[in-house]
Amino acid sequence: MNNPIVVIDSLKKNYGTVEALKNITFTIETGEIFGLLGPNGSGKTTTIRCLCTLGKPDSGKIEVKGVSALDKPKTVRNRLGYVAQEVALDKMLTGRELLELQADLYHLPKKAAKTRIEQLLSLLDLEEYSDRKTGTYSGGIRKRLDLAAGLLHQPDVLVLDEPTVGLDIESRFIVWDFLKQLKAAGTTVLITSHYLEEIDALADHVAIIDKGEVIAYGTPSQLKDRLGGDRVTLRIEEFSPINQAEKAKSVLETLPFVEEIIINPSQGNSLNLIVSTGSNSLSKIEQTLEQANLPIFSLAQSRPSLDDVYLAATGQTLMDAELAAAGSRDLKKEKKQQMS
Ligand SMILES: Nc1ncnc2c1ncn2[C@@H]1O[C@H](COP(=O)(O)OP(=O)(O)OP(=O)(O)O)[C@@H](O)[C@H]1O
Repeated sequence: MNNPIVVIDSLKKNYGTVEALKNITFTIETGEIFGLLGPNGSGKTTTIRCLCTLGKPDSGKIEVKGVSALDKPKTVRNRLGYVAQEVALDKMLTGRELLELQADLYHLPKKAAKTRIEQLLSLLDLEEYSDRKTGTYSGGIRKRLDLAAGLLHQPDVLVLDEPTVGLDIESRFIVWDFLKQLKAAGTTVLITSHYLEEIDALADHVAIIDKGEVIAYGTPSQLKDRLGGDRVTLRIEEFSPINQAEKAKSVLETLPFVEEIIINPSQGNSLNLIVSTGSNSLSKIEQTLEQANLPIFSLAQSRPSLDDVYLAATGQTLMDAELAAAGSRDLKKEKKQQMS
């Protein structure tokens, strides 16, 4: 690290008997987009609420530009812009009125606030909506207004909690583009997400957290390269009986290029294989299964993804971790709906 703007060291926090943060340590470089990735309930919101001085850790260190967030919360708060997951907007106010109110809360001088508001409305392409009541806004427009509000006082670090959750694809891309522009203009951005592709597309560095601990840290490429090998996903049937999956596993394990096989019960007992890079693995897998009289429903090879990083670190995919955390909520369906 050359020039860290945020230093978080050994953060711990309990809510009663729940250990929300067991040990969170990471640093954010000035001017980068930093991604905090983890399933629901892993501690992302608690971490950034502590950073933004909205919650106190039980122990640990938080510094922004060398200033302790615990000793000087006001100074730190001025350097941060926080955009929460759900912002309760006053539906009767127009977007412009809401920004004016927010500017007052930040004690911005009237003239400077007016210029800044116009600048942000233009930057976020919000001019045509600025005099409409926020109650009429779509999710994407509302999120752009939240971003404008978080940037009014020109913070050094913009902190965004799940900025694209629930947005359609087009609105997500607008937010992504805007964050890239912000970075180009020198603002540091901390973004939490449970969308792997979002972190992969945006983040310079990523910390993956799970159950209140950082389990992996690096650039997305470093994390993926560190894993090595290619990934093969195989389904014998759409939903294979476990004995069939076990049989496939035992015949495929004999192939010299196969490094590891995991059966994934939550994906219809699909087989996740790690194979040596460059091996002509798919045709050899097909041959081997044919000789063992096993059918193939689907077979695909890919480079490691951040999901593979998560799987390697925790033994389950991010989606499975979310399903476990959410109990009966149908997250797969929700995610599909959000992506469509
Ligand atoms: N106010 C609270 N009281 C009790 N437990 C809490 C409170 N806030 C969070 N928790 C618990 O602390 C853990 C971490 O929650 P946190 O909200 O930080 O996770 P998260 O990764 O941000 O998840 P999400 O994306 O769902 O917000 C979870 O087990 C959660 O249930």
